[in-house]
Amino acid sequence: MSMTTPLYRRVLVKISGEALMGGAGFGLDPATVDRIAEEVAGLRNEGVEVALVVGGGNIFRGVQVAASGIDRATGDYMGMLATVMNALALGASIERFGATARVMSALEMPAVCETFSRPKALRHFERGHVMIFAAGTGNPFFTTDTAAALRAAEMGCDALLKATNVDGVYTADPKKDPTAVRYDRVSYDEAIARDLKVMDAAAFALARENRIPVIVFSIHEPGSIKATVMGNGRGTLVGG
Ligand SMILES: Nc1ncnc2c1ncn2[C@@H]1O[C@H](COP(=O)(O)OP(=O)(O)OP(=O)(O)O)[C@@H](O)[C@H]1O
Ligand SMILES: O=c1ccn([C@@H]2O[C@H](COP(=O)(O)O)[C@@H](O)[C@H]2O)c(=O)[nH]1
Repeated sequence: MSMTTPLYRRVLVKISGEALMGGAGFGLDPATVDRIAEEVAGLRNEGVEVALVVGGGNIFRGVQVAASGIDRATGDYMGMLATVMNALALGASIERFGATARVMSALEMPAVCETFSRPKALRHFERGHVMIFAAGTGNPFFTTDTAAALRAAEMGCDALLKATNVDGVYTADPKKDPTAVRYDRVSYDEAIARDLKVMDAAAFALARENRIPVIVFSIHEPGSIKATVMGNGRGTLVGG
């Protein structure tokens, strides 16, 4: 255990699906999955309770599937299934790094993993397992960001950490607008009013309603998850 005390005791980390493909254009890059899993397993040694929600953008996104002629809801179910694959990969890797992990899916698939149940998830937490919540909210037309805010509220998490492809929240999408300026801190109200699309408005609204601080930071910077939990991170804080 390190000498500094973690800023947060129970966190929900939203892991970008897209980031899991590393340098490839699709799917999972084992080295990237292992790097993230090792960091998450390390948080358990700091006494931090960790839950993960993982996206599916490295495999399927409903809107993209819909563009190829499949109806949107079916595309969204495909996206949710993609998140289950990512969750299984992360869970297996976390266990290789010495922590125990339990995958719970919002869609029933008992041969594959447990179905989400809040009381059971809380019990797993108490026993020290890393929780991985798969299949988003279980409903089409939602995102894993909203699932992350929902599970963070249900599990009584102190913070929602969005580990993503950018190093914070900007005045506009920095990948599209080179003049975008990065915030160190921004209020929920401003993030929603300015439609800052780093997370969807439903996710920001749930976080605001439950007073859960959201920290947006780069998953590509090694050690960034731990640094954020310890309060030394370089992300943007979205709060009240
Ligand atoms: N105002 C903004 N500030 C920062 N990033 C923004 C903003 N608006 C849009 N973005 C984009 O949001 C992206 C992060 O959200 P996105 O939902 O696409 O990814 P994710 O949730 O990390 O991944 P996945 O959907 O694969 O799980 C960034 O890569 C960035 O390009
Ligand atoms: O509650 C949910 C969560 C996700 N989806 C679908 O899955 C994909 C992948 O999730 P990302 O948040 O984009 O990483 C998403 O595009 C949706 O199609 C969902 O339907 N419901």
